[in-house]
Amino acid sequence: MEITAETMQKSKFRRICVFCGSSQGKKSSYQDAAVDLGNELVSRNIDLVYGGGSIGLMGLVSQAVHDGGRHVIGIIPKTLMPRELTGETVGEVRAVADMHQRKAEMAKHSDAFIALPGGYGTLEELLEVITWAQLGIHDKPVGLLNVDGYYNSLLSFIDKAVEEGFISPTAREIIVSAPTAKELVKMLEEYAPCHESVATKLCWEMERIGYSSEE
Ligand SMILES: CC(C)=CCNc1ncnc2c1ncn2[C@@H]1O[C@H](COP(=O)(O)O)[C@@H](O)[C@H]1O
Repeated sequence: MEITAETMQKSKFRRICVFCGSSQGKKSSYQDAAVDLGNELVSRNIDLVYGGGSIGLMGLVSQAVHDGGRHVIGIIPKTLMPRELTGETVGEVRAVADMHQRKAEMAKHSDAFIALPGGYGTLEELLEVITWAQLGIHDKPVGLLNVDGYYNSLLSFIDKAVEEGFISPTAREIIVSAPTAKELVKMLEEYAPCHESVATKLCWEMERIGYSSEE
């Protein structure tokens, strides 16, 4: 889709952090979804925060946002910076000491989070920001782009955890999921947290380890 002044929409988000695979996945629908999400951010005037580099879906989403003229911030640990490891980062590169600091920085600079299909790294990043929302460390929306039902089994598992009494029904509502970028970003724009925060005082505890929300 060509993005013109007429098709440009307003958003309450300035920057969204995207977690996604450092691989491209086997189906072209995963790659198409990464590019669609990038274009959706551009059409809503939203900048991107991601893990840096050009490999896998990470490369596709960042290239789409960069090509669309929006700002891209890649937050990458110094060890992964050599180009032969993760490729060139488009836009702004911020070097951090380690993976913990990367996650804290990605969260700090974003107004919402979206996970595309991915592997262990993506799941870990996704589950961490959900846990932080549950604890009241942030109240930023978290979206799951469930491309071709990729995350159906994760969502079923989470429903099982609710059924078995390990996740409260209101905390289940933290995860917003949709099959397309357009639907997902719209739902995130409309999201209002309804879960009880476990302890807001944990905020400053997190500040101690480097996470604080950027106002
Ligand atoms: C040394 C080496 C093989 C580097 C290439 N691999 C990577 N480069 C950059 N970020 C990564 C890499 N692997 C995992 N990540 C982090 O974990 C997420 C993707 O992991 P995964 O592919 O879903 O599991 C990304 O959002 C990123 O933050």
